[in-house]
Amino acid sequence: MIAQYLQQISSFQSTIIPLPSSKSESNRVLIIDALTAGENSITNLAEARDTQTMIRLLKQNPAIFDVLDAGTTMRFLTAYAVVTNQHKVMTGTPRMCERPIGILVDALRHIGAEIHYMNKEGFPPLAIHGMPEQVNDQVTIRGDVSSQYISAMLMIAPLLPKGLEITLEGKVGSRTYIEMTLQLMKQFGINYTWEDNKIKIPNQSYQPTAFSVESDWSGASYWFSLLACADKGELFLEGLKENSLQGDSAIVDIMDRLGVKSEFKAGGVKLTKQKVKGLASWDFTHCPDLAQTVAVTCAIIGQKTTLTGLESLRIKETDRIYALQQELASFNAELVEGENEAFTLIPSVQMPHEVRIHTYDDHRMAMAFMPLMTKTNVFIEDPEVVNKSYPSFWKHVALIDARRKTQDTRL
Ligand SMILES: O=C(O)C1=C[C@@H](OP(=O)(O)O)[C@@H](O)[C@H](O)C1
Ligand SMILES: C=C(OP(=O)(O)O)C(=O)O
Repeated sequence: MIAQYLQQISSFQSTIIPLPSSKSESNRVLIIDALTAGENSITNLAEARDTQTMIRLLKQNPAIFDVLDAGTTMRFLTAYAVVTNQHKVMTGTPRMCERPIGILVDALRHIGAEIHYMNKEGFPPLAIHGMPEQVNDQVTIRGDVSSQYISAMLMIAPLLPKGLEITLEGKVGSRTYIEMTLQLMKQFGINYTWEDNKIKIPNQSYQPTAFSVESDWSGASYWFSLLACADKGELFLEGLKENSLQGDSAIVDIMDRLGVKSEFKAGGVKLTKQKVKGLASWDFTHCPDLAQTVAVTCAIIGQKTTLTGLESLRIKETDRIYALQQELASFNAELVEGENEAFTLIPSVQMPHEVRIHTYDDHRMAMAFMPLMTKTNVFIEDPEVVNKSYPSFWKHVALIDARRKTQDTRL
């Protein structure tokens, strides 16, 4: 088993981290670009495998769209194949074929798509046979499983001859991602209304636009966490903006309570250490990808806390609640399920001399546990798992190490 070895380092000098671009923004603008009847100018697309897979599939247009383990690529391309009236097989890794897609398929069938399940009802692989005609211009979609179904429907809506009115049903999770989709569509010239739980998009054309993808706030969260856990250090995260389309910029507020001060400067954000104010609880309903980062940070720095809004974590790259519980236990921390879907994070009472982290085919498991290196020696299994969203992650971790070696030599 290949593992990334991280030798303990409790403090580091000021380091610049050249963050990767957002895969969520990238995968949206790629779909919008493919649906625009004209030339867009899109720069800074993500190096993430999820985005590179989207680029390759759109360019080569094979009969089988194998998205590997990319959720957005699966959901967005499914709707794209329908609105462009193509015949496609949609498939992915074995885990992707366990991640539900029935809500999106039902919504697409309701407006006139012909889609068949090739294996298990409600899950990929799918056989898509296009959409001969639009039969409905209103659809109701439940919002508590994945916002990606809603984003997928929104992006194709302007191309539908009758337009589309989407009614969001029940609790809506990951709302910030729906907002990101709509704000991006607006930047590409689309008019819409969103009143109460109804989003209305008339038939219209995407307008050719120049767009540059922002750095990835989800990827940035691991560096906030590293600094929160370190005794001393300073980081500059490149390419982040104060007014971001990404809901994971909530990490600024969370980490303000966990000992990291953020200052927005030209070209990025400067992180410095400050006194821990305390985090009694946090609701991750609208920023689920931050849950692992925050759980691990609290476990390391001794912050007992309550985490809510974790329901969607069970159907992501792995069951992230189970994976967190297992790996937190390896350094004597706990994530205990209580009533009303609230989880109590009980921090580590004793840090072992060495910790080995399993990553469960989940990039965020590998990256979230990296800050353990501030307290002990760490082995992270299957380190290449980070390629899904952040291929240069270990190279960036080495930037911290390189500084330390320079410092050590001088001592
Ligand atoms: O639309 C997006 O870009 C995403 C939405 C979220 O998924 P859910 O809507 O399934 O929570 C998030 O977890 C995922 O990493 C990216
Ligand atoms: C859940 C994630 O991605 P996706 O759902 O797009 O596979 C993620 O990146 O954490």
